[in-house]
Amino acid sequence: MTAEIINGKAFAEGLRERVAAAVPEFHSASGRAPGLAVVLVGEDPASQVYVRSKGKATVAAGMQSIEHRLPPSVSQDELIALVAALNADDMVDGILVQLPLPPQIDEKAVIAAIDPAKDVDGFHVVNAGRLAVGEDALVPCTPLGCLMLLKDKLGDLSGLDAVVIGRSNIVGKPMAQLLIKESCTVTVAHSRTKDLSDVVRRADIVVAAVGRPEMVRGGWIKPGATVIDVGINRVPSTEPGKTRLVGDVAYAEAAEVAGAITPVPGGVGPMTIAVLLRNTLVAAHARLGLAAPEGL
Ligand SMILES: Nc1nc2c(c(=O)[nH]1)N[C@@H](CN(C=O)c1ccc(C(=O)N[C@@H](CCC(=O)O)C(=O)O)cc1)CN2
Repeated sequence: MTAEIINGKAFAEGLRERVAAAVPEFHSASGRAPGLAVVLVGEDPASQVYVRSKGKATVAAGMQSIEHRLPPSVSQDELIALVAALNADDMVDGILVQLPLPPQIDEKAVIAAIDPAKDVDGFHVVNAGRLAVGEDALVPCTPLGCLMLLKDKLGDLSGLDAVVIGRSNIVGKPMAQLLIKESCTVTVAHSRTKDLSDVVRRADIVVAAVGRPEMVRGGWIKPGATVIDVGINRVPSTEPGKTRLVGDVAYAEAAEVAGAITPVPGGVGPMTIAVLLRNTLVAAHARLGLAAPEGL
């Protein structure tokens, strides 16, 4: 079997267009554009690229982008004071603090300082709790993007066996919650899971989010399964001095067995920013007591 390639880049472009198409209605109702504030601390090269892309995508969708760049030496109190100012700013509907943060800053304390109504990353415990009990929540962008790709490919997910490899608060745990909500039978596997290959082999849906290059082998995949690869790992390329991106799944092997698979790059990655725009528009509507736009 050769798997169908799930084109996350194309799906993400469509979502971004749908968000952009819904912005004018919000503008008419509120007299302003939805606003997204992104805070970057330090000079991590990858984070700089992601923050620049977020700003560009926000503007392209007709929203207001507010960018704050803080030096790597900034204190936790200074960062939390900025978050408090953004919480109080009525023009700001979404707040995102780009991760990772420098070591002197406690990520949890910063996330806890964000108003849950503006937490477009969906990382605040209030949003994590709401998701866990099945209430309306702002949901982390990457797992929500994975779910959108799965539903687009498979339709109804109920009754399917899903394995999520990785138990991070940002991807693994919310992914499991979303799949439970879709009535999947969900196993969360991690570094201590015994016989991981056997666990994966039982799954109709495999979501790999461990951050270990090509750890999931083709022989672990059940024939016809749908494989969602969240990993973005930079490894040395065969050309000296160059690197290339690989996922957490050995793509060529897995594509021989799976029914459908996301590539890296061009699979899950582009969904993260598209869903961020979607969450910002949803948060903007909710803050004004407006119903969320349909089809997002
Ligand atoms: N506050 C947050 N910090 C971080 C998040 C997040 O969701 N919120 N996620 C990641 C980084 N990230 C967005 O911030 C992100 C990662 C990857 C991509 C993407 O489009 N990847 C491309 C490949 C890009 C490349 O060539 O390097 C792909 O997979 O096709 C977008 C956004 C950590 N921090």
